[in-house]
Amino acid sequence: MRNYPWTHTTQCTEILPSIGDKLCVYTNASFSNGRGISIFTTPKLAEEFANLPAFKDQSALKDVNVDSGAWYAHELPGKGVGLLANKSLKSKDRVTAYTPALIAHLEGDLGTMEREKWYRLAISQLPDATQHAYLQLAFVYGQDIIRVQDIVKANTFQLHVGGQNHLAVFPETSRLNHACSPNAQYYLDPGLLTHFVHATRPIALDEEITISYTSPLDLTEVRQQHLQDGFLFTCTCSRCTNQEATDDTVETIQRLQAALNDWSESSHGTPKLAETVLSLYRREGLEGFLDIPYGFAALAYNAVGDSKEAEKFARLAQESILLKDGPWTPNMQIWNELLKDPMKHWSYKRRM
Ligand SMILES: C[S@@+](CC[C@H](N)C(=O)[O-])C[C@H]1O[C@@H](n2cnc3c(N)ncnc32)[C@H](O)[C@@H]1O
Repeated sequence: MRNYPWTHTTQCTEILPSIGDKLCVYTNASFSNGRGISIFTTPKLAEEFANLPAFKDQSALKDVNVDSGAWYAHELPGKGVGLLANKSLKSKDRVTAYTPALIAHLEGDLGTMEREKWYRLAISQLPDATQHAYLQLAFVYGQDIIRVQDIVKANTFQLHVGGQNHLAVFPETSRLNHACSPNAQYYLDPGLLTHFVHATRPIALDEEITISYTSPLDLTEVRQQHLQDGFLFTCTCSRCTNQEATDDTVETIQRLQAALNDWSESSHGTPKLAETVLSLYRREGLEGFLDIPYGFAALAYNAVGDSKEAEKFARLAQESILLKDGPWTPNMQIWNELLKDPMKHWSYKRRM
């Protein structure tokens, strides 16, 4: 087929000034065993998408877009639909792995109604089941005439492809509600166009599975503002309702991390301080973000010449990064370098 891998005639906007190119709707209705995918992007970026393993490698998505048996969707008081555990889950167990129904190039040129027209075309070209799943999702403003964009607003994750930020909506994954001490963590794989979610601590049968929509190390007011601006809700989780205690701990963590980051002669960074930070993360329920304190601990131990402990924490930091950022991220490389030979690492005996 001339237009391969796209299954529909490509329709495009005029050239948009801020992009210097047109945006077109590219649909592959048979993508991933008939789940389908629609991408609103430039012709050049569409070529990049078409060359990704998600399109090129038949087996790349073999365990993606399948029921993991880990979750079920259920209505929850005051939160709409959420995902609950279908069985007890261990830390690192996979919860979901799905590709998006819709991907859209980030732009500010189109008017709201014009953008809605293009997004609607993108959704209308998807197979019925995927269209239906998309159109059932939560929205923020509730106006029918901009429903498709409203769903993007409430459910979007950012996906970088070809150096460009795109908005992406993953229908099943979108049902995960927010918590400031989430029990799951996610990352996006740009090659597979897949959003992966894993448990970060044990989750009991029927317990809600949550991710964080905002930085859990921001002060409560900042987190609440972000959730209000982005999703129009007020968080009532225990960290938000215990604002004073939470903010005290966040400030302590920031202060101790600054000390651990200080590599001057007068630094107060020690392994004990790093262990304190680690215990504060755990106390706050931030198991999905332990790459940071594990990393500080690796460096703090290496700095006093304890290369065995440094290796242990560098490995733990890598395990955390695998759940939070994915295997290809530069942070993995940082710890690979320490693990290659801790005694030759810049941090070795730096604080002795
Ligand atoms: C990505 S959707 C999550 C799934 C959504 N509950 C549903 O019914 O499809 C985001 C929306 O869910 C709701 N939500 C998510 N987390 C929440 C929380 N912790 N408390 C209250 N509402 C929440 C908000 O309405 C938010 O705009």
